[in-house]
Amino acid sequence: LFTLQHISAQNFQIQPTPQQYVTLQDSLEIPLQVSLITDKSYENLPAVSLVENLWKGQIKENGFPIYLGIQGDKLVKKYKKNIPNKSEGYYLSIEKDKIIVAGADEQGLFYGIQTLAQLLTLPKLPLVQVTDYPDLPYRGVVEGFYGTPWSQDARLRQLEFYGKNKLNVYLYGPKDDPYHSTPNWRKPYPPQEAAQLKALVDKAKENEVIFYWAIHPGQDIRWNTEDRDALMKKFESMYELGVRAFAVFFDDISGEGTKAEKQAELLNYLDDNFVKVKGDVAPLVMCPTEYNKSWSDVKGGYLTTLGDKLNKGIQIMWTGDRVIACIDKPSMEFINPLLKRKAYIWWNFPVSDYVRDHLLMGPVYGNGLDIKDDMAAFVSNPMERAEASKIALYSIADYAWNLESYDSDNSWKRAIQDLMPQHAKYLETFAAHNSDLGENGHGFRRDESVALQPALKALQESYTKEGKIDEKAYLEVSDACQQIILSADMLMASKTNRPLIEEIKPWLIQFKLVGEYGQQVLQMIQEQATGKTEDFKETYAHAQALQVQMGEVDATYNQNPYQPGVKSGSKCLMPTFNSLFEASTIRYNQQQGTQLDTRAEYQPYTLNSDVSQLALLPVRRKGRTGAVSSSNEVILWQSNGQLTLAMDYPRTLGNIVLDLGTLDIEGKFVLEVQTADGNWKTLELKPANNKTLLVAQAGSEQVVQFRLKNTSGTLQKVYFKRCSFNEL
Ligand SMILES: CCCCCN1[C@H](CO)[C@@H](O)[C@@H](O)[C@@H]1CC(=O)NC
Repeated sequence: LFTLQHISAQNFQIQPTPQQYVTLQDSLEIPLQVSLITDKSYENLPAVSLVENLWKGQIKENGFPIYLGIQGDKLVKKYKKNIPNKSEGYYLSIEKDKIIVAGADEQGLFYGIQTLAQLLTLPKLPLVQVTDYPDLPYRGVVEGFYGTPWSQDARLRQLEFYGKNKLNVYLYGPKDDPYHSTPNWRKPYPPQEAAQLKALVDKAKENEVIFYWAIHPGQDIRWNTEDRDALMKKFESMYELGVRAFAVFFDDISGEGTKAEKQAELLNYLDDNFVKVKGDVAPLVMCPTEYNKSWSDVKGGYLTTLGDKLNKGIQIMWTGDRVIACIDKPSMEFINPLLKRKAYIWWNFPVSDYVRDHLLMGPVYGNGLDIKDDMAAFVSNPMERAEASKIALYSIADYAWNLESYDSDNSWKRAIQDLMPQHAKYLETFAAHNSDLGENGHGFRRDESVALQPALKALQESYTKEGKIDEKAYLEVSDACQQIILSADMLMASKTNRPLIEEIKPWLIQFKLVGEYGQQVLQMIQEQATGKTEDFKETYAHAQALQVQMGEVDATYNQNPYQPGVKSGSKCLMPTFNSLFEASTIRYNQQQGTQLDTRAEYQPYTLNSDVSQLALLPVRRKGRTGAVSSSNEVILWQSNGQLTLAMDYPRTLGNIVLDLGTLDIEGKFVLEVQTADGNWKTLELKPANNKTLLVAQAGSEQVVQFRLKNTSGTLQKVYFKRCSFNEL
């Protein structure tokens, strides 16, 4: 019999490997019929229901015996010394003639069976004894992001996933749920939402997950008994729905609600008059307003006030040194003394509500492996795409169960295998190139295209510097492009895990185009380097056609108001392909004396102006909105001077918004559009508010270009604060 101590949430390091194991004679055929030997009082335990689900309908009197017990039962008394005395710990023994699962507590028993369930995916059961337990007492997810809250189905699937991966906490706190936050936090949920929440509470219980309902009152809370009682009343209504764990979030607020003394007073009141009175409610969790080091002013006393005044049993959340940051020993050594308790980590990954055009599908790495005794909890704030978040959540479960044994890359591969067993290779290809966030305000970045980086770099350097092709790198990148196209196609057509495919479909479409674009660019450098000038022109045109398509995908899907669009391969693949596109076109132009446009980024809008200070302003397209970069100078706009915005083909525009920083512009400038039939018509410039903003409706006809002209007869000194428009 092999014995294993403290394995991981999903990976039992059995040497030899589990697969090799089952060829050895000392393994056990998976029993087709089992009989459950357990204390009568356990029949409704999630652990028992789990065994019944594993052997659907095959639980018989004289089946293979499975003993289920909890420390203290006489049934497992003789295994007393094997059961770890750590909460949620378990002892699992698979023997020739019986299986024993003994939990330190109810959750441990459940987890022992989850490990058994994992072993049941092997062809045979290894004869093994496992003694296991988690490093951290609370491990899980806070649904705390901005954006579309998860759907009911997505949440039900999440809770099942948490049970399988030994995550034991789910904090319900979607910022955009109006009953969680201002203004309706005081109101009870309407019947339909209430019923859905009750179903979630039940599902959580089945999976030994503590369902925390969080409230976010800080933006408009008044520090008086009326609001305090309103909060108590809301908690009471959630308690009636079955909620037995509560949180109060004071993050991302301003004003009165940010006062530490008041927050502490309210929390202590809830603790003393609700949590302690009920007796069956988990410890309160609170999220402070200063929830990360970069936002905290230690001398200001906010954190120390909470640390000093908050009842000791109340947990205090923390996101680390910055809003988005990995957690390490120094971070914990900073915060724990101030809070006078172990911080309850809220890790802002894989949340992407500040980089909504990117998917974060890469490995979970960067958190300390030496901080298991410094954290009260580790919960992840995920993406609004629930299924796509599971790659990261799987590894967070792995990490939080056993920090020291955590191996980021191995875990990432197993997470992908777990999500799509039939298409793991393809999903791994996709995930490897869709992992970085792109430039963002928090400065948080991730690795991307790690395995392909050396070849991309070698190819780019050899060609851009000497115009030579590094053959080895060329072949590697060429193969990678094939793999990208194959992976995208196979995943889009997948019959398994459709919820995941539906979520990431826009990115799969984009990913395939990236692969095809890469192929054309490779051909361009090959043709240019070997002087195949005839073919180059068509390959160049094909690459441009793919740029247009990528631009259209980016302007069509995921059009949220923050970071609209669909970015794929944005850290390594696209920059390399664009650089090779430009370099080969420049070389081609030099060789052939041609003037092919070398810009790789597809631009449907072109600015022309005879006002010198405007002529070179860049035009940006973000989703379906086009905008000329604003200028901070005073613009000397000569009489009859004009600014023109031309479309690559006729497009239907919505509003054209202008702001020249001065009032009564409408009397001095004229805005006209030229429609597809060639006619010009003047648009009415309407002041949008009592300031200098002007809006014009472009009308339903397709527009080829629009132009703003100084018709005042004299030079105008204006500011160029805004010139934007949107496509319908
Ligand atoms: C103004 C900065 C807001 C930072 C907000 N972070 C997340 C990242 O975008 C967002 O999901 C929001 O819920 C969360 C707030 C937070 O980190 N609380 C501990």
